[in-house]
Amino acid sequence: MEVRARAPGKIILAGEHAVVHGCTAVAASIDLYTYTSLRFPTPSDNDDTLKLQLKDIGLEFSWPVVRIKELLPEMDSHAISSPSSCSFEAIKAIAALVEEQNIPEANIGLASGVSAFLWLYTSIHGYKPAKAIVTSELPLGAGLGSSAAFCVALSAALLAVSDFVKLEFSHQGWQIFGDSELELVNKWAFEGEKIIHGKPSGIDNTVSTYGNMIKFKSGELTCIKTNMPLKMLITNTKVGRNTKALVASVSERTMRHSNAMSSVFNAVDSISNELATIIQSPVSDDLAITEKEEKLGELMEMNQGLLQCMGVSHASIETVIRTTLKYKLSTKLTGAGGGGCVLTLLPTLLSGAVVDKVIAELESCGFQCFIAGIGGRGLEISFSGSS
Ligand SMILES: Nc1ncnc2c1ncn2[C@@H]1O[C@H](COP(=O)(O)OP(=O)(O)OP(=O)(O)O)[C@@H](O)[C@H]1O
Ligand SMILES: C[C@@](O)(CCO)CC(=O)[O-]
Ligand SMILES: [Mg+2]
Repeated sequence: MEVRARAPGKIILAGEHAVVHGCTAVAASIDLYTYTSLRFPTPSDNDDTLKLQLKDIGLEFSWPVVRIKELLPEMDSHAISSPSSCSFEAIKAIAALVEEQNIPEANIGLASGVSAFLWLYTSIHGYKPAKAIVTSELPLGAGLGSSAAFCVALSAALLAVSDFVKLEFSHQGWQIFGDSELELVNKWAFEGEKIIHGKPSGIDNTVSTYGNMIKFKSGELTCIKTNMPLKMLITNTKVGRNTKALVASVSERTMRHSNAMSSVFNAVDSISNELATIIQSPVSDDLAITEKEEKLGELMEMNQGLLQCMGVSHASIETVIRTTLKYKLSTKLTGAGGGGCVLTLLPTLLSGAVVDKVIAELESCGFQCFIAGIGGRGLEISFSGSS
């Protein structure tokens, strides 16, 4: 039997970083997914290993189950329903298991993802042999929530074969979890994100689990309903960065300048709330849409200015901003910043010829542009083979 889960990436329209400090942010899922499949050997396969294959990267890791048992303490199976954080001892044991795999230096950023895999696998599924295969349509470590999509898809596939979830194994095609199961997936994925991000707000795993467009503050989500046709150009600057380090750098700046930074965070909170209100209010005609788009563009520019104050912009991001400004288009970074992906609002009445010109100019700088569907489905599960 094989179980597959897919979880979407996301864009943050407003509020990244400030959301880690208790402020409001607005995010939407995008139609680019991370897929995890789990296959279990039969006794005749005589295979007592846990394998993780990262297909697009061309890497495979493998641990004898006895080696994992030797280093990691056995989990209490009741703990599945109440996700727990990885203890200091478990972190150390997992670090040793990851180190034994000799991850190539060029891919060393994957170590945190592999650690999250080991924690989620052993916590939810125990010490049984299996092969997990992961593929992703998302650029890794580029601000589109690849770490959260990975944790959500993995937690979901593991929970789908646990006793805590009742699903129809014979059902063909993608199916969705019920509310309580989604909540459990989201909580486990958050624990995985902690291993990768250090101090995540939970917005990325929440929007990946539930999909749609959400407003998020202090762990609470509100679904945003909109009939506004929102189109964003996503530009990947291809400058590598790491969310954990960027989140930590904002926290350090907050400790050095607590009053100034709290004003910055409050301003972001107001921007996110205003942006959510604009997106949610009904649109009647083209003029109304254009007026709203102008306000949204202005709020994105203001948010970008405040992200620069937090120290998470980058020369490559500034180049995208300058380039799109020539066409009177508004741009802000999305996700943790420091490089990665940038959003440019494409107004409804903007001609296709102008969009093509902007893309050509950005791509001539070595960036990669694409337009993704916004606010679609969240996590989904499918089964194949006999049980
Ligand atoms: N498909 C995947 N397979 C294995 N590890 C992954 C995968 N996707 C993400 N990761 C892990 O997550 C890390 C990237 O996470 P990071 O939070 O820095 O970026 P992001 O999630 O893409 O961006 P943001 O957090 O700003 O939205 C990778 O270095 C890797 O450790
Ligand atoms: C930078 C950040 O705000 C968003 C990353 O997509 C981190 C988080 O909320 O966990
Ligand atoms: Mg991330």
